[in-house]
Amino acid sequence: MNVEVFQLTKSFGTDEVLKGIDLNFQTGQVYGLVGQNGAGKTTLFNCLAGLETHGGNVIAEGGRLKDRLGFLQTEPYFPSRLTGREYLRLFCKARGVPDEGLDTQNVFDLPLDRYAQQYSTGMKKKLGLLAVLLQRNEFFILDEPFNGVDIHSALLITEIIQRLKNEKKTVLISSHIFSTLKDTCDIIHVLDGGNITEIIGKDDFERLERDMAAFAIGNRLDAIRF
Ligand SMILES: Nc1ncnc2c1ncn2[C@@H]1O[C@H](COP(=O)(O)OP(=O)(O)OP(=O)(O)O)[C@@H](O)[C@H]1O
Repeated sequence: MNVEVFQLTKSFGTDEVLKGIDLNFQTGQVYGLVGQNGAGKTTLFNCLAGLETHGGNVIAEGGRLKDRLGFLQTEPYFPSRLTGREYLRLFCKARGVPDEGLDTQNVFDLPLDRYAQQYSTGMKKKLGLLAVLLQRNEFFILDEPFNGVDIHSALLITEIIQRLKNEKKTVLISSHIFSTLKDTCDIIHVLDGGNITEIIGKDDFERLERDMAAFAIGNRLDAIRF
């Protein structure tokens, strides 16, 4: 699904977090979003998902984005006394897709009959991801999908993103671990100062990583004796 974002703005009081974001997402591409803590990545995702009011427009090909969007939030919310299995069923029901064969599709080996709220951080992330996958969405926003998950799961998630791409889904990911973006993305957007300041293709990922390291480290550590 192609999605176009025009002049998206968002402020919290006098704090202008997003200052006029233009983005163009194409079917079958995987996009990364990087930016420092507080740059506005989650705010942008919330706006795209229709969870926040905002200025500007989000135009999805063939209908509303939120009807075909799988949004994995940084910290997915789980109601109390809902098991993993019930959570997955709820998500399937919301999209009218069959909820049979959940045990077979439980690729992360989650304890589906335990309360989701009692899952560990990584398990919650995996349950949230599985829920949006089962819905067979067209567009996926994955906010830090690798955060807190073990090495095996991270490898599995990398492969899941590749399969989504093969199935012509569109994926937008944020991550603070550059290697995960290098492994999964076709294009990386840099969010800085409320604007998209760079749009980088695969050939320039190494250059972007070097630039970020130079900026992040610079001579900052000269002040410390190791
Ligand atoms: N509900 C809110 N009310 C007021 N300010 C908010 C709210 N949500 C976010 N902000 C502010 O908006 C800015 C962007 O926050 P956001 O969570 O989008 O950043 P981020 O890039 O996702 O950061 P991180 O990498 O740390 O997750 C921050 O200054 C944050 O304090």
